[in-house]
Amino acid sequence: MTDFAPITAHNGRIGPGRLVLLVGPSGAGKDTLLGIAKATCLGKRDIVFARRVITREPSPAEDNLQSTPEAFRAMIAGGEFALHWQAHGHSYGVLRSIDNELRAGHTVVANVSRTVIALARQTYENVTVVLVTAPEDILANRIAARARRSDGISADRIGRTVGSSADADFTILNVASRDDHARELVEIICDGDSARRRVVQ
Ligand SMILES: Nc1ncnc2c1ncn2[C@@H]1O[C@H](COP(=O)(O)OP(=O)(O)OP(=O)(O)O)[C@@H](O)[C@H]1O
Ligand SMILES: O=P(O)(O)OC[C@H]1O[C@H](OP(=O)(O)O)[C@H](O)[C@@H]1O
Repeated sequence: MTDFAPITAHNGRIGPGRLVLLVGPSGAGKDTLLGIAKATCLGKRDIVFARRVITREPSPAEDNLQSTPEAFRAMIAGGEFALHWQAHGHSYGVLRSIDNELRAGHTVVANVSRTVIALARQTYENVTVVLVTAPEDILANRIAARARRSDGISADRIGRTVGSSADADFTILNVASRDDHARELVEIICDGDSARRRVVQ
């Protein structure tokens, strides 16, 4: 990561790099597709996959940094997050260092909450939102099969509705092969604006 840019945005939104935000309900497969896409993009120095700080333990499908609630609050107070949110009884944040990557013209890919889309669009010049989703029965089966200790009551996760699918530039209905859908995600990450607003399924 580079470290030459100021910490806060001054005149206007932060860019020119593209911020690709993966959003969608719990169990839809965001981390799964991100993991495959990250491996595919390995070696592309202009594409950065942001690690999240979360107040829960990491899981095999993701590469987050674990924090305590106290340390997380201190990081918010210190302005260390570009975006942060609460969900499922946990706190989540994407580090401010992504701003430098975007200023350097790189593409940054991050898994975030649907609740931060509006703020991200206000803060960043070039935002692409990718909704990863699946029907509720599939979400329920996947969350049950994943059996992640920190998931808590899975019905609460499935019942959580936030935002609208209209906020998304792309929708991946992740019901077929994960490799095929990850390829679609890589296309979106790499091709930028060439294919706007479509449903991939
Ligand atoms: N295309 C797919 N086909 C079958 N299973 C899948 C597919 N994509 C993901 N899964 C499985 O679904 C489960 C949930 O996926 P994952 O943890 O990536 O979801 P998520 O959207 O990141 O969820 P959360 O927001 O709760 O972290 C995992 O066990 C994963 O292996
Ligand atoms: O429902 P909304 O707010 O869109 O998403 C909230 C959060 O829920 C999931 O958390 P976890 O990784 O399963 O703990 C997502 O990764 C996201 O960060």
